Amino acid sequence: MPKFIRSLRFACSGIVLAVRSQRHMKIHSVAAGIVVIIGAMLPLSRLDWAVLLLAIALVITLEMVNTAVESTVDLASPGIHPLAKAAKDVAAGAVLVATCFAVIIGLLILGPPLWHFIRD
Ligand SMILES: Nc1ncnc2c1ncn2[C@@H]1O[C@H](COP(=O)(O)OP(=O)(O)OP(=O)(O)O)[C@@H](O)[C@H]1O
Repeated sequence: MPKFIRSLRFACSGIVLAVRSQRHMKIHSVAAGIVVIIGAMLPLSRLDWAVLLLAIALVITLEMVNTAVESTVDLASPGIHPLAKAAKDVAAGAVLVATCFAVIIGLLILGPPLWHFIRD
């Protein structure tokens, strides 16, 4: 099997593993699906879609990086250690920052057309 295809398979199994094992990944995926469905019902521009999809991608990729950090820390430091705590907390904080901004982006882009859609 070509090396590229092999790497692609490992990367895909990483995505499946993250979605299956992480509750937060499931929540982010469902939220992303809801945003896409609502967006499809509204007259959004290509730029709106690009920004929305970028925000979704940022949250999901950061959640996956957070999962990778957690696994690495658990492997390297099974016991309690302040550096292990710092690594996990900072990685989780990165997800939180991205999620907060994604919510703001979602409200800015979907809010006004959704309001018109509901009102009309
Ligand atoms: N080895 C450790 N040393 C010190 N503190 C730790 C350690 N492992 C975890 N913690 C603390 O416990 C918190 C929760 O860690 P845990 O590994 O349970 O992640 P989690 O909350 O289950 O994440 P997720 O829900 O995304 O899987 C961390 O954010 C960190 O503050």
